[in-house]
Amino acid sequence: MPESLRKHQPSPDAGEQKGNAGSVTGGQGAKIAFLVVAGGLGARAGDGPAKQYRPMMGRSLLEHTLAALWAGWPDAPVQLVLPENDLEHETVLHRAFPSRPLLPVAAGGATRQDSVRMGLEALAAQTPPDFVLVHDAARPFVSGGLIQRVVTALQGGDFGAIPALAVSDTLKRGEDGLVGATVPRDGLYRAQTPQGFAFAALLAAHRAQEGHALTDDAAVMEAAGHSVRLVEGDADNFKITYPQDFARGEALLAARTGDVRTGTGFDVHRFGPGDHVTLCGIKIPYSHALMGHSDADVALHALTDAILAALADGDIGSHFPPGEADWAGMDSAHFLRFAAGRVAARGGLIAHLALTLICERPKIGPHRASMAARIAEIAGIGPARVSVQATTTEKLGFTGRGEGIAAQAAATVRLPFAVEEGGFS
Ligand SMILES: Nc1ccn([C@@H]2O[C@H](COP(=O)(O)OP(=O)(O)OP(=O)(O)O)[C@@H](O)[C@H]2O)c(=O)n1
Ligand SMILES: C[C@](O)(CO)[C@H](O)COP(=O)(O)O
Repeated sequence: MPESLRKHQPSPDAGEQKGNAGSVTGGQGAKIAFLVVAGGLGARAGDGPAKQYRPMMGRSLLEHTLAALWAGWPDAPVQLVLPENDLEHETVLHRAFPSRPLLPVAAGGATRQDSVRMGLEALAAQTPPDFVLVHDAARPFVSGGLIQRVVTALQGGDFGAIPALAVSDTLKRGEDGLVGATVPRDGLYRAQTPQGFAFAALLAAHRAQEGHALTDDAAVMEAAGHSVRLVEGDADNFKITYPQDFARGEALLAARTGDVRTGTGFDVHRFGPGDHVTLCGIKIPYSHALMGHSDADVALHALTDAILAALADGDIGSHFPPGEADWAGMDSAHFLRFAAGRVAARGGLIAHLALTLICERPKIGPHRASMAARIAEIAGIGPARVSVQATTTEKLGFTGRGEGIAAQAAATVRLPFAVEEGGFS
């Protein structure tokens, strides 16, 4: 039997030899890693930042894609490839996914093929898996079921497997704006990602095919003489390529997260001795400090409670009991990030955060924009989705007497409908 047609048998200890600590097993002992290519310019998507950084419903395309991969495979290491001049974006992703196994990013190349090869070399140098699933950062709607179909084919012994959709339109070859010919569509498929391969075979194929201008990894394997299996793709797993694809993506996200919930939060902290207050994660010079077990950031506490309320998921005190030494003096960004992470873990999105600070002093107006920007950064949403307002109580009550600051917040959260919660019944 030619080597190219022989089925792949992952060696029971493959990877262990080179310290395969990061990979998860895909069953039958084989270890799996994702290689996500985000090294392109996104030229066809129009002006602005490269498409992988552009927001869809307040979250970047790249973050949507990583969240979708990790939703079904939370322990699978991801080797990410970023544009060479933008490697520092890695820190943004570590903040957005603090508990996920993101390997040190690799720099991409001039073409997708170059970027994949550079990602494979990075994986080979640190955590070579048995199977690698190469995925476009520009396909944020990848589903767990589709990934499983690819993995199942690899577990069955295939060297490579790709999701694909049979072409359903009649195909024409164009010639100078006219139909030159009608092309039979029988046996034609549209290739998607993630494309899964035996790692060593794909690495060898990419090394051998460098510079051959191949647009997907199956083509690289085919050129190297390997057979690649077709598994069922998914129409929703389309690639964001043109400007109008963002609108299609947002419509799909809206349909998938139609369970819209609101929550409110309220908090108060008293003034004590000190020379600044911390509000919305920003230090503001003042004649007093706010007293509390943590950094007493009354604003971030109210926002954290609002999000937890929208999730019906307890409150800040139930997750971070005030008596516990761990939270003494804590930066309250940690609490808000935690609440935002609970939304993401349920496949949801934070649609809006609204905050009202209630105090006579310090004056909030000069800090309003930087406060909103910091809240947005911590929560991982766009700044246009955060509102910061302030009011006094006309010198009435404890805030009017300058004894402390109160904050109230509202959060709007979009979640997927969860069957086990009984829908609206
Ligand atoms: N040099 C490149 C080119 C592409 N990609 C990645 O490959 C995926 C699919 O490519 P495509 O949709 O063509 O992205 P771009 O090359 O960025 O788009 P364009 O061709 O419109 O510039 C994207 O996630 C893209 O970031 C990459 O990592 N390195
Ligand atoms: C890999 C791919 O997404 C499969 O459809 C596609 O080949 C990428 O092609 P592009 O030329 O980079 O858009």
